[in-house]
Amino acid sequence: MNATAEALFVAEPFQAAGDVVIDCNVNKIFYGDFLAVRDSTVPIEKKKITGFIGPSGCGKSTVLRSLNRMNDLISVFRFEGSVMYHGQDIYAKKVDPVVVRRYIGMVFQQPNPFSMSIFDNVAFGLRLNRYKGNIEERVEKALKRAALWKEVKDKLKNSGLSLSGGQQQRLCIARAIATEPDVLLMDEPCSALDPIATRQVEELMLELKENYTVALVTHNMQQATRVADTTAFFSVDISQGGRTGYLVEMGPTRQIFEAPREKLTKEYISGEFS
Ligand SMILES: Nc1ncnc2c1ncn2[C@@H]1O[C@H](COP(=O)(O)OP(=O)(O)OP(=O)(O)O)[C@@H](O)[C@H]1O
Repeated sequence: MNATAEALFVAEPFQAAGDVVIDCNVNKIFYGDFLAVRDSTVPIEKKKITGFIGPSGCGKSTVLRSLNRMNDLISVFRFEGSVMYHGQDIYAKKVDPVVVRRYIGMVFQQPNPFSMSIFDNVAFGLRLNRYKGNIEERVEKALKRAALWKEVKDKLKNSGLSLSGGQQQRLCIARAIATEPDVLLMDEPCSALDPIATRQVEELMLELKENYTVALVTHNMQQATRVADTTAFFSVDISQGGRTGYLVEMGPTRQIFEAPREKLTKEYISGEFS
């Protein structure tokens, strides 16, 4: 793609085969005057894992964090477009972002358990939401779903910080799912983990998609091929003097990796640029 063609480039819309839970249409995303992402339509399908891949700075995290208004916490952030969650625009004026995040939870790059017991970490969101049911049952269920119960059931009062990195990340996943969200956004959840812990979290993701819809940012292309049903490839457009991210193409993971439509995708997955 030459510079002019790249400047005009807008990815062909991906026609999702199944139900779309989040239909994200980015027109422009700014941080102050900086145009970080443009023209990207990213449908997130129900009970599937959608992977976001692409070189550093192409806006993967920015788009992911736009899906539950996490970026609202950044004062210079501005979103132009729409994010329809089950047909409702989460950026509509009357929508409370705290409620959005109750349905669309997030797991971050660095495991970030709170400085409190394992039990209290998982119960945190339930208490915040004034959950009236049986907290013990919900904590146990979340820890079981996060494949951590067997390892921690006898030490629930120990600090969450006493766990290994991989266990801490599974604890954070348990914390995120305890309030039973509908969608889980995962921003490079394995980047701080060793290969064994990474494998465990990947297996967990595959189990989680039976109950949840997952959107995953990953730097690791093998990880995308292992877990993502659908892959969205983003790149950086430097044609207008800035570094603006945009969606190049999106499709079933196999097609993206084995028969990409765009030359840029082919070059990226074959390691010609990073
Ligand atoms: N809080 C912020 N304020 C200003 N600019 C930001 C902010 N967060 C991100 N950016 C910029 O927006 C662009 C996209 O960043 P983002 O982190 O979304 O990319 P990414 O593809 O996830 O990158 P990486 O793979 O390196 O994590 C980058 O140029 C980055 O510097």
